[in-house]
Amino acid sequence: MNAQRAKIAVAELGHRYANKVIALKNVNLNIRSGEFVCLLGPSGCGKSTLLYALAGHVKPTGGTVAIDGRSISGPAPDRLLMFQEAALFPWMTVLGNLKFALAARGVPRKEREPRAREFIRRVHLSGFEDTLPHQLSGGMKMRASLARALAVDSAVLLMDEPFGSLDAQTRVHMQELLQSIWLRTSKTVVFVTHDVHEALMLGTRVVVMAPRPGRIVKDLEVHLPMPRSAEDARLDEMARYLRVLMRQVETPESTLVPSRQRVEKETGLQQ
Ligand SMILES: Nc1ncnc2c1ncn2[C@@H]1O[C@H](COP(=O)(O)OP(=O)(O)OP(=O)(O)O)[C@@H](O)[C@H]1O
Repeated sequence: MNAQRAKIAVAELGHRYANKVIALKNVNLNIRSGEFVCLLGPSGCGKSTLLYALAGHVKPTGGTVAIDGRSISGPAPDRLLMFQEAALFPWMTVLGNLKFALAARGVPRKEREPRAREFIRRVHLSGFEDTLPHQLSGGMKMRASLARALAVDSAVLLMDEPFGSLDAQTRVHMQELLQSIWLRTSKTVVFVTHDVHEALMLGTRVVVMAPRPGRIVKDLEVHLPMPRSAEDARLDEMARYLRVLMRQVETPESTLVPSRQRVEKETGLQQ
């Protein structure tokens, strides 16, 4: 796909933090409108840095990010960043949190409440409109956060391991919920995860990154129908492939150094 037709076009992106860590190097990525792209990779490979550069919160030291063909220069309402923490205002009810976000986006006063209630319903939190965040479970807080993200209706959702802190069962429910809502909207999603299975259950595309320096090593289209089944043999096969790739990028030395040299290096002994 060429960059002009991409919803998100990342060209030769590089980022070097003040401590000289090269978090991103020569990253090129074009994302079509409506794609669900999972950024997968071990800790420290630059997934969050790339996501924050797309959000406009990190100003890259090289290259460009364009949305709809226009270079970005900072955060804007067309992109919404969502984190692992639900980040709800603790003194506001669920409804209050959504209405506040809608007000901040300039939604007219009389539209705020019906829209907030509609999205609370979509994430199955009806009945908890007047509840304060501390009275909700972790999964419910995340659903409220998802409702808020969807209600403000940004064209691009940028999600940084949003379900990383949830227990396994709640995580599966959240994945199903996000996917069912995504299937009904035309949102473009970029979703950061460490988890191969999560990436394959959700992504129309899985982009694998490697560390030191942070870069893209594989861009895999996932042509499996949705909703996906964890038992699908093709998904299993892709998961095996991606796990091997992940192991390789986590320990690049071990794949590059011949075994005898590796033994010598690890034991300090000459054979
Ligand atoms: N604010 C910062 N200042 C200096 N170095 C940073 C900063 N943020 C990240 N880094 C470094 O940049 C590299 C990429 O970090 P980043 O958080 O983007 O990776 P990641 O793949 O998202 O990791 P994780 O999965 O652990 O969140 C790492 O080496 C990290 O230590």
